[in-house]
Amino acid sequence: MDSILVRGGGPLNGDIEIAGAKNACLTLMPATLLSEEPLTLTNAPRLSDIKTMTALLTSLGAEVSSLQEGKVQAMSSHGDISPLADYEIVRKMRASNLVLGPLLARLGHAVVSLPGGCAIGARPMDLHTTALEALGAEIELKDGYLHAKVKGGRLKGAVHKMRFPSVGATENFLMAASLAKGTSVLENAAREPEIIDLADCLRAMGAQIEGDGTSRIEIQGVDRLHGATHPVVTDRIELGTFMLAPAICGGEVTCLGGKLRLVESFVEKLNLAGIDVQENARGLTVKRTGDRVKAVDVVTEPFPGFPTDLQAQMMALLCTAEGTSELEETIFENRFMHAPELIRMGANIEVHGGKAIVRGVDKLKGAQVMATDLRASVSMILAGLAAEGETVVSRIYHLDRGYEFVERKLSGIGAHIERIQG
Ligand SMILES: CC(=O)N[C@H]1[C@@H](OP(=O)(O)OP(=O)(O)OC[C@H]2O[C@@H](n3ccc(=O)[nH]c3=O)[C@H](O)[C@@H]2O)O[C@H](CO)[C@@H](O)[C@@H]1O
Ligand SMILES: C=C(OP(=O)(O)O)C(=O)O
Repeated sequence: MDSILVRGGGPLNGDIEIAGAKNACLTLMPATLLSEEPLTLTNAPRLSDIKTMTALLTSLGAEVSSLQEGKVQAMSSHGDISPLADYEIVRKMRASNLVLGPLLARLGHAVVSLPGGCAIGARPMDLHTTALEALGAEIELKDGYLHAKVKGGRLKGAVHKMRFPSVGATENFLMAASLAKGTSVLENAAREPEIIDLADCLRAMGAQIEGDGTSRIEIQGVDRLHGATHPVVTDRIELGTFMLAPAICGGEVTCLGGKLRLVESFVEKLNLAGIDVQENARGLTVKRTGDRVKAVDVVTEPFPGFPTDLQAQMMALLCTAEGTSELEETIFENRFMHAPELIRMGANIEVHGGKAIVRGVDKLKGAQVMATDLRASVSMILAGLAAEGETVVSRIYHLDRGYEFVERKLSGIGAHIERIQG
């Protein structure tokens, strides 16, 4: 298995290109099942998760081709579509559950394997199933699969309020309701930029959606959707991750294509830590103002709050801050798996349930560490960039799910990082 070797060193300077969002692309791709006409996504990220979604859609009967070295995903679901999303593919990636809504809308029935738990928490499917049941689906769990069917074959518009603004359940509801009969309203909907991106794409396909980006989304169902070409929104998590590189190591880096509106609550915390962020025509330019960052407290929340997907990377920054920081994780019940690995590197962290106390140390030291999930793995790379000596991060297949060419991108701003084939 490959690993990543990082040599800690001086400041980082230059430009780094930010890719299209994994989490947007993973919901935009299943939207192809809603139409018989082609859907083309530009600015797609080159990631293993996109290959997994390609395999899943292909297994369902869609045609998917990657053009321009994977930056464009061209898809067509004009032929027969199968209702069965098999365990062997679905188990690899939580986001596979995003075919459930489109399959129900297209075929009136679907059999989708439960994605299963993963390192960061249990991640049940109840918010997805109750949202789709509100639209008239009947769903039962048999042999590890969700068996869903729609009485009469077509979903019916309904008003539904979620007990929590789940990103995935909002996306499944949006896609399903776009082809339902009548008007649907989703209350307490998720407000993430990836939801707006999905709504933009569905509108380009002919859907009638209003209110995306707020907690009340209204969808007027249409009889059919047509083809479209849609650019995938910038990846705010990759953006935030690379903004932390000069914050941790010093220097000045411009994250090309970065937009403040995607990372406002994160930037608020960076500013408090002593990091300067300026928006300009090329993107976001990030610079550390002092020798050492200052401690800050962080609580993860649904958008527009501080994103859980940047918590591990923020922890890496705070390990060498002046003072004590408290990080509270409210979205996932088990998302501090990076803490013991950062402790191997000399960090002073105590975890008490959903809270982590980070007492800043002067320096981290390179060590052998293991990636436990996607954002944990990149947090160790960031920590390694600032540490004395060498850090080797193993189990990096997690990293390849969410970061394209990470070694190439970080080397481009002066980092000493290489992949060791293993
Ligand atoms: C592909 C994708 O877009 N992934 C993102 C998406 O995941 P995902 O869509 O899976 O995250 P959700 O917003 O659904 O999950 C948030 C919380 O709700 C709980 N929950 C969720 C669904 C459900 O049916 N029942 C339930 O209890 C989860 O266990 C979790 O505690 O949003 C998360 C929260 O911002 C991000 O960390 C993920 O990177
Ligand atoms: C948790 C993440 O992704 P997923 O929902 O695909 O597991 C993530 O991107 O950090």
